[in-house]
Amino acid sequence: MDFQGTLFAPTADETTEPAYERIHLDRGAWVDIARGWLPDPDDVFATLVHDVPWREERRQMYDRVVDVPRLLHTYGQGEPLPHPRLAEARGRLTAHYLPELGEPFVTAGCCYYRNGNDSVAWHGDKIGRGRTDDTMVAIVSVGDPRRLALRPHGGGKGMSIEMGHGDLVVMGGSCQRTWEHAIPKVSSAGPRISVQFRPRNVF
Ligand SMILES: O=C(O)CCC(=O)C(=O)O
Ligand SMILES: [Fe+2]
Repeated sequence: MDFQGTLFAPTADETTEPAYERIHLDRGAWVDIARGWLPDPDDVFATLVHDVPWREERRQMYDRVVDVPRLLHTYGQGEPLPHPRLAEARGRLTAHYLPELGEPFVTAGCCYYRNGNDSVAWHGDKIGRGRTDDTMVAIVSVGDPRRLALRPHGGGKGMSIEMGHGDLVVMGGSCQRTWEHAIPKVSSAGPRISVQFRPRNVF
């Protein structure tokens, strides 16, 4: 079996998992950060820019529909992902978190922030089970760094995490219902794409 083990052993960069650093927020929420987590981020970024069928997001707000300044596309459960590193990433996340999460990551939501003016306002991912249950949302970021801001729902001291090229940030525990997150506008930034992996029925 030694022979087979050697034959099918993953290459060095795939065996060495980068460190995951957990930060406990209050109210049962936490975030994990793993810097430089995604291999080949340049290639992933270039492929996503060209191959994802991006569309503008429109959101119903009260009596009017407003544009949310960023481009979107979601790959649903079972749909092929646009880059093999993303399929691999979903598998790595499921393998790493399965003991704690108890289910796989299945969907991949993609967001394209074209410049510093693209953003997403304060929200929790609370459509679906995130409203009531502990869950996880794993974000892989490629392109220019942007700040993921976090604050307790209803007010209190917040924090923020700079998400760089190839970094992973996972929001877990009660984070979607007890905290809010946002990607604030900045005076200047180049393009950035985030891919959010979520379990079934979390949006
Ligand atoms: O772009 C990001 O990193 C976060 C996006 C996000 O929070 C969302 O789409 O729900
Ligand atoms: Fe979100």
